[in-house]
Amino acid sequence: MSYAAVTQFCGTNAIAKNLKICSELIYNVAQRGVKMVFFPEASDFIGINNEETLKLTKENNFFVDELRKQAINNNVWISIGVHETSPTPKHIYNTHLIISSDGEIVSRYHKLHLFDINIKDSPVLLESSNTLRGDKIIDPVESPIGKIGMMICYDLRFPELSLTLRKRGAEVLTYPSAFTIKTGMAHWDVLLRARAIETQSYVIASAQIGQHNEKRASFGSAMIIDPWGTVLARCPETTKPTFALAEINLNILKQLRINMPVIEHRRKDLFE
Ligand SMILES: O=C(O)CNC(=O)[C@H](CS)NC(=O)CCC(=O)C(=O)O
Repeated sequence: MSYAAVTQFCGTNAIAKNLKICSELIYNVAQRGVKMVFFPEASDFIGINNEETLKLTKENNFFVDELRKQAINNNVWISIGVHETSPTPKHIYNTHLIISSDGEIVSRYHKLHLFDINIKDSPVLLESSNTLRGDKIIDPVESPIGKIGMMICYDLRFPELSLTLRKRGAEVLTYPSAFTIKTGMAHWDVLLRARAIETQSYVIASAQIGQHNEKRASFGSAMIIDPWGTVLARCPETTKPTFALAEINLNILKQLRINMPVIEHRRKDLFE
């Protein structure tokens, strides 16, 4: 039996403080025999503005190295969202890393879909103003809990991506996130459960929660969903760092995919 932990916390622009939160969560879940722990998008920091995000991305030379040590010390795999420098000096990458229990970065994904929106009663966000989008789908990664399909946050709205990962063998879809309050209230649960049901995969969605700074707040509600669409575990409604655990049972997944082979029923003759 393999257990996974999904986490939720309120990140700020204080990298060392966010690191301490992540380290304590790693220790706590490892004590419970968890094989892999999932952290939110932008776990290294949430910047106050584009300038600060660029500056912190360039300065930060310890966050990921320290997590790699924690992975070894606690014998646990880690999925985490961080910022990385990109080929263009004014833009960063919104990155999702998977770190093995040997401390190796076994996979790296750059967010494909950028969140450029202007909706009523919600802050205007223009992610493309400081972020370079990725241009590659990353093949699912072997891990102790199954084959992981890597995505980030807003990617959740593009089912082509999760379906492609499923066709390439994904068993667990991951969405490290920092959803806005307004879109989270309306869409978060529905989209996550839909992605689990239509791909017949586990979905693990870690989440930032609470007020990060004067301008930014996140919805939270980090959760683990099974391939039937049942929410197995959900972090509580608090801005304190929390985690929730669930068993990832690939036998259940395999049986469901045999009994209800939706992938084979797709009208490939009609759709591309
Ligand atoms: O800015 C950072 O450092 C971290 N990145 C984020 O928080 C990103 C881009 S602003 N947020 C989302 O994608 C929210 C998506 C969302 O809320 C939705 O799809 O409804």
